[in-house]
Amino acid sequence: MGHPAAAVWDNKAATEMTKDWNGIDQVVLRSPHGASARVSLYGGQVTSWRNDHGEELLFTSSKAIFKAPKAMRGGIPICFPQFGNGGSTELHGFARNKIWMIEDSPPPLHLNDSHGKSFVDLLLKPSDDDMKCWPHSFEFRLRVSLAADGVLNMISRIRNVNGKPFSFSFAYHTYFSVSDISEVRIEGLETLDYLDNLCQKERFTEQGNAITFESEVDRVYVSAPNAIAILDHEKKRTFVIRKEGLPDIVVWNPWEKKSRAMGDLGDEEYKQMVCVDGAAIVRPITLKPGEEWTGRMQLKVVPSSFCSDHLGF
Ligand SMILES: O=P(O)(O)OC[C@H]1O[C@H](O)[C@H](O)[C@@H](O)[C@@H]1O
Repeated sequence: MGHPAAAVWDNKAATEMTKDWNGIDQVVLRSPHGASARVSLYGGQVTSWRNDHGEELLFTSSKAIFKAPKAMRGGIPICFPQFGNGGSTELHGFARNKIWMIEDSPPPLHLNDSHGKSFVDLLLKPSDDDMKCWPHSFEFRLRVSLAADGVLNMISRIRNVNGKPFSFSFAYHTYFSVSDISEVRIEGLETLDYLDNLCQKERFTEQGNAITFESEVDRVYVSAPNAIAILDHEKKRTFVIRKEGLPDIVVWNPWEKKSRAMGDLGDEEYKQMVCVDGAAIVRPITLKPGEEWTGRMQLKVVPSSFCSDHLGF
C-alpha cells in the first residue's frame, strides 16, 4: 500500500492535460523511463500507448474521423452498454461517443492501483438522450494507469444507480499496432469455442495451435483464459493481455475487402492492425440496484524471446 499523499504527488508530476486532434481535452500519462499513454475525454478512449523508446504500440488509422456517431478508428474505444448491434443503442453502445468527466476523488478501488503509477480517473453518467435508448441510470468509472515499467492498466467500474436491475455487454476494443498481420499469431485461445460474426454468430471450436490470419476474422472467443499473447514475429515483440471480470476475447481483422469499404481505414492499413478485446459479451453482465461490476485489462509488451511458456497457459 502506498501512502496516499505520495501517490497524489507522483501523479501530478506525471500527468499533463492537453488537447486531442479535435480540440477535446486529453490526459497524457508519463512513466519515469519515457513510456506514455494518452486518454481522450472523448469516449474515455486511450488514443496512444508508447514504450520507453517512444514507439507507438496501438494502431490509429491514417483516415480516422473524430466525430460521432463512430469512435475514432484506433486506440482503445470502450464498447458499452452494448457490443455490436444486438441491442437498443447505436453500434457498440454510446460510451465511446460521449464526453467523459475527470473525477478527482473517486470512491477508492479495493485494489490500490495508484502507487508509483501515473493515472487518471474518468466518469460517465447517462445523458437524457442516452436514457431514451437505454433507460438505465449508471455510473461508469474508468481508471487508466501507466506503471513505471510501461504497463498499461484499465479498470472499469460500472454501478447500477437505477431502481431496477439492468444488463449490459462490454469490450475494451483494443487496436494493436503490428508489423504485418500475416506475421502475427495469437496464443491462448486454442481449443476454445467461438461465435463467428461472419457466420451469423454460429458456434465453432478453434482447431489450430494458434490463431494466424489469412482472411477476415471477426470472432468472440467464449470463456477465454485470463492471459493471452499476440506475437509479432517481424518486430520480435509480444503483447501480453491479462484480464479480470472479462470472460470473452474478441479477435477482429477486417482484411482487404472490408477495409476498402470502410471510409475511415486506409485500403492497406488492415495489415498494420489487429483488434483483440477483453470483453463480456456472450453472457451479459446483470447488476441489481446498488451493485457494481469491475472489469480490468492489463497490457504489457515484452520481447518475443519471452515466449508463452512463461505465461502459464
Ligand atoms: O466499425 P466499428 O463500429 O468500430 O466496429 C468495428 C468492428 O468491431 C468488432 O470487432 C466487431 O466484431 C466487428 O464486427 C466490427 O466490424
